[in-house]
Amino acid sequence: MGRRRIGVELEDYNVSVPILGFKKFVLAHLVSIDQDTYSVLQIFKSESHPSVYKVASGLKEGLSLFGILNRCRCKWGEKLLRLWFTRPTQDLGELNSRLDVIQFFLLPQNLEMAQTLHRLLGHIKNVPLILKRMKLSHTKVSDWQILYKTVYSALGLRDACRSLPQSIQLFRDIAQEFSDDLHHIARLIGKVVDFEGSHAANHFTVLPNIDPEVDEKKRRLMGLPSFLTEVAWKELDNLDSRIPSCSVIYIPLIGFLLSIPRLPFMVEASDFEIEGLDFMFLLEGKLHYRSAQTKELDALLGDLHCDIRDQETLLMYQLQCQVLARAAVLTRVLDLASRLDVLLAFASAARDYGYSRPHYSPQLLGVRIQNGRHPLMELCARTFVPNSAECGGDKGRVKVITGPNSSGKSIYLKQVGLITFMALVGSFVPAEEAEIGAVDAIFTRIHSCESISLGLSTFMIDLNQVAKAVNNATEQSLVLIDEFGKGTNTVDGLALLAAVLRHWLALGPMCPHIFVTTNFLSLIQLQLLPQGPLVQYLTMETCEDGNDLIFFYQVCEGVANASHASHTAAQARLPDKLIARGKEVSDLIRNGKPIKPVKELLKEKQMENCQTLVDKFLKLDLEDPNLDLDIFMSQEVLPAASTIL
Ligand SMILES: Nc1ncnc2c1ncn2[C@@H]1O[C@H](COP(=O)(O)OP(=O)(O)OP(=O)(O)O)[C@@H](O)[C@H]1O
Repeated sequence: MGRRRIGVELEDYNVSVPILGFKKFVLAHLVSIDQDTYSVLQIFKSESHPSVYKVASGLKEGLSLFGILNRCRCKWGEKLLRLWFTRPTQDLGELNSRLDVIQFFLLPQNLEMAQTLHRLLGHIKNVPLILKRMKLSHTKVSDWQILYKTVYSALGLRDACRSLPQSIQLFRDIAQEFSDDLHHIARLIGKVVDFEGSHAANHFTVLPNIDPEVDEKKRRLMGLPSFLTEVAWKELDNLDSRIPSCSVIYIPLIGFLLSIPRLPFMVEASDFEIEGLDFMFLLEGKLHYRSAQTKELDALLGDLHCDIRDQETLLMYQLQCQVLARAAVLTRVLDLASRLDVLLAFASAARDYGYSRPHYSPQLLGVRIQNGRHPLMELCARTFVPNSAECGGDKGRVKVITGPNSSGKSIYLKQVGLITFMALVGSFVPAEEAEIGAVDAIFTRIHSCESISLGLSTFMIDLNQVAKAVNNATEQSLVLIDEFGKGTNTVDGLALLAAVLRHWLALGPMCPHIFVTTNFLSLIQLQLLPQGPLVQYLTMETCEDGNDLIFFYQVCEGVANASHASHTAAQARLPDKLIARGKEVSDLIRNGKPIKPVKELLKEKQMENCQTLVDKFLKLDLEDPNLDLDIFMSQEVLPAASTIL
């Protein structure tokens, strides 16, 4: 605080930031989620901005949960949404108060009100910055206008909220806490600031009837041009007859001057002297003088322009002080308006995507989700198959999910994490029903592309993440592991995965809620996990139709019998020959038989090469006088030998 010099920016350097008190910020209700989880669950996703003009920030939000829920109208709403996302909570009072507001706006009869409030929120601007500028007396003309609009919109919000059920805390707070100070500020600004005049003059000007002295001076300033013409006529009578014209001008800070065109005979500086006049300067072909008349005008009218500005600045300062004295209400406006903004954004997303209200049961461990959906995938897939998830109770703590590649295991895993996360930030969730128990953390080990940026091997990242979960997860934590152990030798990877799961299972009732997907079918076939109620095996439903494999993306109890890797390979357009060979080898290994070399393939190629060489010999014209048999032998025959023999 000392280094940033908050609040003492203008003070001497030896004045330090005054510390007025200490407040405690308790992390008790916070749900811990690490950076990797935010990234793999696509809660946030920053992408580089395609516009070259955005090089400064350079980032924009990609397809992410934050991106689809962020329908905030004001910057402060967006900031608060980000804050809520970084601080999921277990505070049920807070979560339910958020959900109450969303539920209210989801009722069809309240849609119009939601739209009205949404519109008003668009005018709530960056008041703290303006207040900061006011404190430093750097207020700009546009600041007054923004403040005026913000205050009026806040009053609009207050009036609207007064007509809404006061049983909902946010409406009650807005109705009560948007006090009459707002009216006072709006009235003051509206009465004092001349917005049009300020814009035209590019500085703060006040409306008439605020200060009679300023009004009088402005009147005089307005009448000045015709008055000065009169004075100029009088001056011209006293001048040399060769001078055809003159004018009296007013320059702020310098005063009134007599301006005469430079005539051809006025060559040297000495030619500029005119009796009775004091030469001041030559500018753009005109000579400027002070005369007795202009001096009289100076004394009479003075620096009218500057006087008016000084007085208006003083009035602005007074206005600033009055606004700052009531600034507390503006801070409260921002707090409550941004909260309303976020909840309206949640309600709008919930309406569009068909989300439902989650229920919190602190006595329940784990989560129960009925027909849940992945909030991002459901927007991309033509038809999305909902799936339920239940952990804790008699449904076991460790879910081992197997299934062919691309059958939807990772999506299922992520959707459990995302629905839980959404419930913990107080949003409606993409599920028919969701019951969220006490969850103190979400740990994940799901692959992403970060290994390049981190400079760590994929396996090392895997291990770091799993170690974090093993060392920190409690019986209230949710752990999502997607194919851990793939990054190393199969046997070692499988052994590590089994060891980690056995460690957790040994904790009994203290075991976290774990969802783990794996392609290591040996984990089940070799019975590497202890049998018992803590483990439940799930698989993704599929059906074989000849060579085709049909995915139903439906989770059911059971174990996958094969990985169907060849099917996935065929979809990825790997050559048929390769796939067939892969299948052959895999069958041989599985049946414990030795792997034979691909003789047929080799022979086929050999035959092809021989045929090519024979063709070359047959095409050879021995009668051709240009034929050089040495070259033919060294360039055509010998290189082919290695592929034939
Ligand atoms: N519930 C669903 N409804 C509709 N489509 C789905 C569903 N789940 C997954 N998919 C589709 O299946 C694709 C593959 O899903 P996912 O990545 O979860 O498979 P996976 O089993 O984890 O594969 P791998 O084992 O290769 O990692 C998704 O990109 C999506 O298009």
